[in-house]
Amino acid sequence: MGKGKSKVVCGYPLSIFFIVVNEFCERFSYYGMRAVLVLYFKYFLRWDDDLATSIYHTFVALCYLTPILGAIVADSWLGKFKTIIYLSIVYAVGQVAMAVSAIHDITDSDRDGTPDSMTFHIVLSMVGLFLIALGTGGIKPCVAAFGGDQFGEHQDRQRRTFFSVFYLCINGGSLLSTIITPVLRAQECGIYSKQKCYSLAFGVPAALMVVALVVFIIGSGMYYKAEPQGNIMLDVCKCIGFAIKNRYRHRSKQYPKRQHWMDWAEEKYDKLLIAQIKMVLKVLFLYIPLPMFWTLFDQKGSRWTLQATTMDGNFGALVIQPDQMQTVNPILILTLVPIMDSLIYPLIKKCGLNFTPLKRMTVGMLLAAIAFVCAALVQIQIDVSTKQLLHSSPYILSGQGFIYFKLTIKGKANSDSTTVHNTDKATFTLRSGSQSCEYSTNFGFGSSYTFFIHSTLVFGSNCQDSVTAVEDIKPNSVHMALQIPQYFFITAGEVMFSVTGLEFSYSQAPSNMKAVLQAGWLFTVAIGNFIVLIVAELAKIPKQWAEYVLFASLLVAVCVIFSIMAYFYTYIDPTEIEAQFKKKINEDDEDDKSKPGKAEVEMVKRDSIKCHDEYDKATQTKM
Ligand SMILES: CC(C)C[C@H](N)C(=O)N1CCC[C@H]1C(=O)O
Repeated sequence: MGKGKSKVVCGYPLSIFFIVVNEFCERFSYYGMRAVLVLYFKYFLRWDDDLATSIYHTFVALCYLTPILGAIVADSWLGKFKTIIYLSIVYAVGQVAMAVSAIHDITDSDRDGTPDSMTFHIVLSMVGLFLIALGTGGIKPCVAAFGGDQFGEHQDRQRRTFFSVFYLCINGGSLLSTIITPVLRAQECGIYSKQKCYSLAFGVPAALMVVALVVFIIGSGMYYKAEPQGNIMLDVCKCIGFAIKNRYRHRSKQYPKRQHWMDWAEEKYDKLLIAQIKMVLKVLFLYIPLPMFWTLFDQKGSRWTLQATTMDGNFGALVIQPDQMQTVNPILILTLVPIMDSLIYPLIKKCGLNFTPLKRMTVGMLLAAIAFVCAALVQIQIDVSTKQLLHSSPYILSGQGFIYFKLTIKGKANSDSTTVHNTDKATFTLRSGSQSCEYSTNFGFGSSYTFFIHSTLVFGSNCQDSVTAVEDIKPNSVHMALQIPQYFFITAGEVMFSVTGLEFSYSQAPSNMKAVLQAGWLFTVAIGNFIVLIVAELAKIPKQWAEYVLFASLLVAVCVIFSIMAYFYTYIDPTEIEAQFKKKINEDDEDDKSKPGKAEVEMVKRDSIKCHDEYDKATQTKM
């Protein structure tokens, strides 16, 4: 049985259907908007690459920092349900603000197709992004924890499946939106003049966020809504502060040691609260090495995409752009999560191996390290086949009656005069006044040519004989398909690390701090992002393959540390511990009523010993 008033379908509370659909729409909204954001900065707001990149990464990092705020509000004040509703409204307003900020007609009073007051568009879009960061980050830990809350005590298996489906929805939504919003952006729209349609590319994610909110509200009557238990975070901070102060005051050897430094708060604070803080601190301590995983993971969008630009994306009927390779990650998630859950994990269990969550996370980290070794091997291949400069054309041919122009081949068809985006045949028109002639040739992906046009060219005749194409840079010869193994390993790693981590954070959190621990988990993603930013600034390793190997080695080192920490971690059942504490407190209350006047100090001591016993009994399983 689930915990809410929800019907149960195939052992699952129906209420979680609304939660996973909400997550799907929300992730569509978030990743869809993110997919076109840098281009919006660059082409609509006319920012340079550096400013666009910095603001983009700051926004992403903010989205993974605000979960702390959302979690505190949810666990201490509003509860998860209300927090999700209120912050979803903030989020939707932010998305609408983005869509409106991208309507160039609003300030285009001279109707020339460009906004007249860029300040208006910049301010509105920054306000929009701030609201989105607050909304998406704020609700993220709450939605996952709220989903977990819907399951009863004996529904561990169902809850694990829920977190897998939840992850599938994240990636289903993001995959769909990263395909759709760039298409919407490429449309032309406008009242007075036609421009690239950023307003539509932001408008559809805004609409999806409204759908997410509506779906969540529809499920309202079915949810189990745990009530927040007062300002828990303030209590936690005060309790930790008191324990530290009290320990310091009793630092002399004459005072007997206590089992845990948090036990120094026993004189003033509830033992249940102390036990709950111990649970949270143990998990947070375990999180310390985790950002390194995300540091490697997040380089898909930077280093790996740059690597793809030096590769051949011609897949026959399909020409894949370097940044499109990133969609391999959500596609693989959609295939690997069901395979892991229904095949690999049960098989491992059948072999008699106890593949605990922390072991899974450790293996996930190792797989990510292997992914970077694969990336290094691909890089070595690229370096070996590195394009050599075949000619210094101008010097060889200058003064011989030629005019020349240079051309670089990037991908996809475009009529630009000096950059051709195609690997097939391209046709150029040479014009002089009203006269013209055409020249066509085949190009390879990533190649560069210098075209020499004979000064004897006669328009009207065939250009073909009057143009000489000289290959300066060879086409990319290493195929983008070679990146698939690295994507496979990083995604398999993500499934083991991230899906498990999400569930682990929920199952090991005390009931009143579920969202807080989810936020702690998301905080590791934020730190990972920051490390990428710092490394991008500082890394001065000349060989890219060596940098990949360095990251792989760092993750292996961190993984060893994590596995040692994990070995000493004992799994707990917070519900059981909390129930025992509550039972004992009730018993003591009864005792106190029957035996008034007992010495208080003695009682505190006895309680403390009992509580330790209960805590120890409930924390038995190792890594
Ligand atoms: C980058 C992909 C589109 C999404 C990724 N596989 C993923 O699910 N996540 C990356 C950070 C955590 C998680 C998410 O919640 O978005």
